[in-house]
Parts: sequence; structure tokens; C-alpha cells
Amino acid sequence: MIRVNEVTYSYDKVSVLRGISFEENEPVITGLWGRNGAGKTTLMRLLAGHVRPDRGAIEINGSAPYGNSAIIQNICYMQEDHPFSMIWSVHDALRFGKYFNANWDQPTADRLVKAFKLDENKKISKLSKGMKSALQFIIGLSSHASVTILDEPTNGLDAAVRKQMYQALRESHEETPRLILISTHHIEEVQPLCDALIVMHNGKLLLHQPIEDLREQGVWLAGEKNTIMSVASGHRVLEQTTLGSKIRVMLDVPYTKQWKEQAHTLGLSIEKVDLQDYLLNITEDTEVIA
Ligand SMILES: Nc1ncnc2c1ncn2[C@@H]1O[C@H](COP(=O)(O)OP(=O)(O)OP(=O)(O)O)[C@@H](O)[C@H]1O
Repeated sequence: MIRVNEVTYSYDKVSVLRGISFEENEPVITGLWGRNGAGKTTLMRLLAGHVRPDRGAIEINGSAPYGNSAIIQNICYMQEDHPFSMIWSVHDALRFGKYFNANWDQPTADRLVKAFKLDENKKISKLSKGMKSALQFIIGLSSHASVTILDEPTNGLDAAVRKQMYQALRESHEETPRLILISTHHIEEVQPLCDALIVMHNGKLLLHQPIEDLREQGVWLAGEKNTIMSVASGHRVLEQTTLGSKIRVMLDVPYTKQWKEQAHTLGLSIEKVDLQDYLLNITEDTEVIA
């Protein structure tokens, strides 16, 4: 479905994507996470065929998307601040969605418009930020495109609406499996939906892994400094705090039975690191060395 090979991209000679390669061949939900400016939106614009890579190749369903209208019909890219015509109503935007997406699912669109309490006659220029995000999400989900790309779909939505959105996304994907790439800063909320996660950092792809593996990665150890130093030796230390003879360290190791047993035997406390905390630490530019 998606094949990205050694892609680079620059804006005005400033390189913002460097040697990006990954493949996604299953109809899964993949999260895309990175700090501000990491290059997520640029990558999504390239995948959607809005711009062409400077070097390297992108294939969506076997062909390059840039300037390829046949392929673009199978891609639905809902940008963070989608450029709808401001004179359109919600109804016009949904008609536009139907027109551009061959697999458009009108019953889903109707159901979600009701669920998100959108007034179809309201002008887009009069929608709140959250309502506009909801409209973008409805079009993205109802498109049933074989590759659906949602850039920060929860932008401006309150917690209750975000929960409704995650539920709708899960149900729709279960009914019609397709590749959905979803960029987010709300990783703790979105990760239960995802099968895999791509992490970008400073224009590079840092990792692309099954979410199950990432959920298990990262361990907090606390206890006597000397004991911890010897246990941590040879492992990457992501964060550390020292308090007298005690120390607390975040190690880049999986939270396994062996680690739990070892910690117990040595009288150390052990905890799993939150996924968000882990991702923030692996994208720190300065690394803590034990
Ligand atoms: N139109 C543009 N012209 C010049 N530079 C740009 C342009 N768009 C993005 N950039 C730069 O490219 C880099 C990557 O930006 P991009 O928007 O892809 O990151 P992002 O991961 O989506 O960030 P965010 O999470 O803040 O939305 C940043 O350094 C940004 O300043």
C-alpha cells in the first residue's frame, strides 16, 4: 500500500526530511508521532501527492502519487486546517467529499453528522475550531479511501468528542479494514487504536514498530546508586535523578519478567514507563549517560 524509499525533501534549500524509508502493506491503523517540526505534515503531503520528493521514491498502491489522478482517488488526506472554501456549508463539504471519493460511505457520513451535532446548513466560516475538525474527520472516515491520512484529527476537540471520534474510528476500521495513518500529539489516547507507530525526529524516521512492542519498552528503576549503576551498565539511560545515595533511572529496555525478577532480587523498585514519556525521552537531543 505505502512504500517510501530514501525520501528527502527541502523547503527553500532547507532539508526537512532526510532518508525516510518505510513500508506499510497491511490495512492497519498506524500512528505518526513526533515533536513540533519533526516533519510529519511534510511526509503526509508527500504521501498524498501534493508535492514531489527531491530524491527517493514514494509508491501508493504501486504507483507514485504526485500528479497521478488515478492513485489520488484512492487517497484521502485531511489536513490539520483543511482549506475548504469558506463560502461552503457543511452540506457542500460533504458533497465535495462524496464527489472526490469513489468509495464514499453516505450512511456513515449521515450518522457522524448527527453524532457530532453538526448543522449541515451552517457555513464553514461560522464553525468553531472543534466543529471544523469534526467535519474533517467525518469526511476522512466516510471516504473509505484505501489510504486515509488524518493530520491531527483531534485538534480543538474536547475530551468527550475525542472519545466519540476514537470509537467511530475503531468501528469503521473493523467494518472496513483499510490503511489509516493518523498523526497525533495525544499519543496516550490514540495508541489503543493503533497497530503500529512511526516516530519522526528532526526530519528522520526514528522508528516504525508494532505498537505492542513499544508499549512494553522503557523501564523506571529506583534504589541504591551503586546497584543501579551496575545493572544499568551497557544499557541506554534515557533519564536520571539522583537523591543522595539513591537514584532513579529510565532505561531503554523492555519491561520483561526477567527485569522484574532482577529488580526484586536486588531490592530495586521497577515500573513501566508511559509511552509518551518514553517517546519524549528518545527524542531528546541531549542524552543522559550513566
Ligand atoms: N511551507 C514551508 N516553508 C518552509 N519551511 C516549512 C514549511 N512547512 C514546514 N516547514 C518546516 O519544515 C519542518 C517540518 O515541518 P512539518 O510541518 O512537516 O512538521 P510537523 O512534524 O508536522 O510539525 P507540527 O507537529 O508542529 O505540526 C519545520 O522545520 C518547518 O518549519
